[in-house]
Amino acid sequence: MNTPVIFIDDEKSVRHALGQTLEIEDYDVALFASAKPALDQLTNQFPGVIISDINMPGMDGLTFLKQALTLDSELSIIMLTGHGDISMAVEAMRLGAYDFLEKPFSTEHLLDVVKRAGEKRQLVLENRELRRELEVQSGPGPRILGNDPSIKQLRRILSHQSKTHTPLFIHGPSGCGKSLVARFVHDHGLQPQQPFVTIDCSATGAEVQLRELIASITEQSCGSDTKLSPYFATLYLKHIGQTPPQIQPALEHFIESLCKENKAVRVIVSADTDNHQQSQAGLLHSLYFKLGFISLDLPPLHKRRNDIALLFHNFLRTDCSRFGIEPPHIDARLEQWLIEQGWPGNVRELRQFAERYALLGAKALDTQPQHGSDQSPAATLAVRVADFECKVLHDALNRHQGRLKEVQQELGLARKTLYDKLRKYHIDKKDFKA
Ligand SMILES: Nc1ncnc2c1ncn2[C@@H]1O[C@H](COP(=O)(O)OP(=O)(O)OP(=O)(O)O)[C@@H](O)[C@H]1O
Repeated sequence: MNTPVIFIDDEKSVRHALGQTLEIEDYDVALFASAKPALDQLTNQFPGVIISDINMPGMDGLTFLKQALTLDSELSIIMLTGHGDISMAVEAMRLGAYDFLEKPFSTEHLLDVVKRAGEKRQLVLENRELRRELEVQSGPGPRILGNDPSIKQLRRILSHQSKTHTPLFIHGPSGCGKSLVARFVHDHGLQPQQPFVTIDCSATGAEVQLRELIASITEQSCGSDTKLSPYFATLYLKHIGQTPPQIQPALEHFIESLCKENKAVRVIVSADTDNHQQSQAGLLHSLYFKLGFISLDLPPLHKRRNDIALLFHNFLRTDCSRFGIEPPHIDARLEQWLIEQGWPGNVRELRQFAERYALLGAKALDTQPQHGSDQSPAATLAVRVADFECKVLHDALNRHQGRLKEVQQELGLARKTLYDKLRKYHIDKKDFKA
């Protein structure tokens, strides 16, 4: 995403000249002739830079500065002062402006100040995000490990969602961490001490279990009216797409009532599908579209290969301390071998392998089924090429710590092509900043 810049100046010619200069440098510029409408657009999430003239009719620059900083005291605001207007500049800095520019100023100087102000603002927002994530991650209960952008994004969403009752729909193949996410949400939720109930809708006897659950918390009151009295804080229904068809209508009605009437309960469902397939199945369709579940995606492990070594090291350490043994040395060749495996059983399979490795050392390699380095048995050429392209982009972004100009040069891509590809693979350059 290009850095947004809000530029306020009542002089049309200045506005347009500076607007163009900033646009050429890839900023997303919004021009304002007065301060009030610019203030109306600002929020404490604004990710860019604000440049404002001081002397303007209506709301003057200093008043704008004060009001904007009450929204967020860490906004990056640059003030433009008249020649020799030192007292104004000093006052602006005292109030909390990021910097000031004395007219007339050179284009280089302007661009330099805007660049630094943008970087500072990004740092402020990243730190806030990290603090929020850390608060959630450092609490009791399981941790969701991984540095892949998809996992970072998941943790970011959960850090916002954990203290709500919004129903969640988790997608991802078997063993990729759906149950872990459900448990994590409960443990960091509003009532972690209350029960967490899981029902596997694909298991034998799921129909009986579901009917019993519905009956146990449904109280008949006057006439045909019913009331739900749940004894749990979280209901996790896994493999929801495989619910026996005969109970699907009752279950759908039950979930709808739980979500709508009972704000103290969180419903989490999961399915081994990617969310593009949902619309084909009736129950999934209703949950996703009618009931407004928030959708969370967990990619298979072969799509986040950079996390394999990290997960393996963590599992191995935990297992070794559980068994009371020293963790064995892991060399680069073993790490490479781990990264090249297909892991069709995803994180669960890797975890089981780590446990065997803790006990058997290198002999564990002989027990590992050979899936080859294929992404999945059914991966088409297009999928493999896309996976490879995505990995090349990740590697380059990692090397250049998210600096797009350098990535563009290394890969010989036009700017727009690079942006298109980042969008296509949902890659955010912010995830690679050092
Ligand atoms: N990101 C992660 N960090 C740490 N552990 C993980 C992570 N993802 C998965 N695991 C571990 O991998 C194992 C399998 O995960 P989990 O049971 O949550 O998968 P699932 O998607 O619910 O599988 P299924 O659909 O087969 O029930 C668990 O032991 C879980 O703790």
